[in-house]
Amino acid sequence: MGKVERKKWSEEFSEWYNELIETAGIQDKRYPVKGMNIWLPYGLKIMRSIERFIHSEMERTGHDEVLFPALIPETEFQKEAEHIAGFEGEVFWVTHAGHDPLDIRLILRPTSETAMYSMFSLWIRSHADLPFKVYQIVNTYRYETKHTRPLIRVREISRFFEAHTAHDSFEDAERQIKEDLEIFDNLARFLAIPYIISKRPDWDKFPGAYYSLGAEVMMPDGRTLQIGTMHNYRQNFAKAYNIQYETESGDHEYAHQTTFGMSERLLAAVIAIHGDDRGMVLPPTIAPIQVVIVPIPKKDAEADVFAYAGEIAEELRAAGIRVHIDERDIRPGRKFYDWELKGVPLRIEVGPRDVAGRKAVLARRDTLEKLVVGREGIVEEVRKTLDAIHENLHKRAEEFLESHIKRVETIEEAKAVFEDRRGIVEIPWCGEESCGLEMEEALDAKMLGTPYPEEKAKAPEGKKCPVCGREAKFIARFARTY
Ligand SMILES: Nc1ncnc2c1ncn2[C@@H]1O[C@H](COS(=O)(=O)NC(=O)[C@@H](N)CS)[C@@H](O)[C@H]1O
Ligand SMILES: [Zn+2]
Repeated sequence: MGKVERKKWSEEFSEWYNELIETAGIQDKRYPVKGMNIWLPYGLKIMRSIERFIHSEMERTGHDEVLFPALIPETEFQKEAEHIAGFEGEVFWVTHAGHDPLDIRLILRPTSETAMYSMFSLWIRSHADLPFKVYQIVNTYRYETKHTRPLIRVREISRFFEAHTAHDSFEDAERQIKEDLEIFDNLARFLAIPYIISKRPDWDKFPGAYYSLGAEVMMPDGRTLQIGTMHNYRQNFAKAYNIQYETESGDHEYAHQTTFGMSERLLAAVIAIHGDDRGMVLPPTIAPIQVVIVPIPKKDAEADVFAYAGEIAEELRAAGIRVHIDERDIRPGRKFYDWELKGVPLRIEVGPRDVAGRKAVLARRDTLEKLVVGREGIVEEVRKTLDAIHENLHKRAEEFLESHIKRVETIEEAKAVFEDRRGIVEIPWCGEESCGLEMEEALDAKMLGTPYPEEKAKAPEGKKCPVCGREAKFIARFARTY
């Protein structure tokens, strides 16, 4: 059994995804506020594994965890012009408490720049306080008016990761952005998720940023999902919030700042990219159950498959593997269905013949292949197979992403790509905003930006901008997005 059927996953992805969020026990969407869902135990366990990895990367790179209030006074929110312009249509307001109207209206944080930066102004006094690196994983609120979708576009972003840093120079802020990219790369590998990094065009950067980088993944329907962003703010916010420090030579400078943001979209990407028609397929790194053992008793056979299953479970647990034995009194086929839906990466089936022969059957969730292994070396076999599953998930996703990136030279070719399978189009561009916007219009797609780092963004010699005919300086990426 090789290729797994991925018809529904690929042809009716949206329906497949919405169903799976409920049936696999990730979230309950019936909460009576639009765009706000309830984390169910199984889904939350998976999200917690992702968060634990982020916390460990923050620890490794010297970020301190903080926790800010969720409410921000309008006076604080109003300080950075571009940021306000970008967010005022997206914030939820709190105007009353009890029977009393509030003298200063409050907003629910859409992200925490305007909550944090007046405090940064108090905390950061000297160059010795830099680089200053804090983060938090909190809920943030955005009045999304486009179609909301669980984990992907929600109004309460309940697992919003935001790192905020301050530096004594543009160069050190750039070093921070490089570190963010490294952290992101480690996380993407942990999730077996391939991605591309693009530098956003000026008209689509984060409100108040000098530039923004976006990390995009390819979803099964050929649209991209932005699952992370890194922003260099230069001194824009420091000037608005008076974040100054005393330099070694005694004068005062505004700090340079960066931010790095991700959310529960990371889990949406894992569910979408690795899934198949039977449901989720979880990378072993974040699977709450890595191995499910299904004992298959036969009425007349006296072999005690339950005791045998228990022994194997004990040995695997002792080796640090997350194991569950499904002892429910239902047909094995029903058990297989449930655990395949929940994406358990590896199943072990043990029947009387396996007990007698001191064997076990391993069933891989990613390829549905089965292999018989000896009882003695089972821990090593399981470990090896879990690693092979992780590798295979990453490789399969990589091939999918690669096959959805197409380099073209004309608008017509680009349109044909989108007609065929959507995906990402790379096309020469002169760098003028008007030409970029015209291509977005013509392709009915968003410009993700130019490849990052810069050296990958240059157009090959002699290429022309398909809009104005001038020499193309860059390669620009376009895609239908979430
Ligand atoms: N409505 C939403 N639902 C789920 N995730 C979202 C939503 N809006 C943004 N995100 C995720 O949150 C990440 C950070 O958001 S952001 O606006 O791009 N950047 C910031 O807010 C910066 N202050 C960095 S923390 C995005 O990359 C995206 O993956
Ligand atoms: Zn042009």
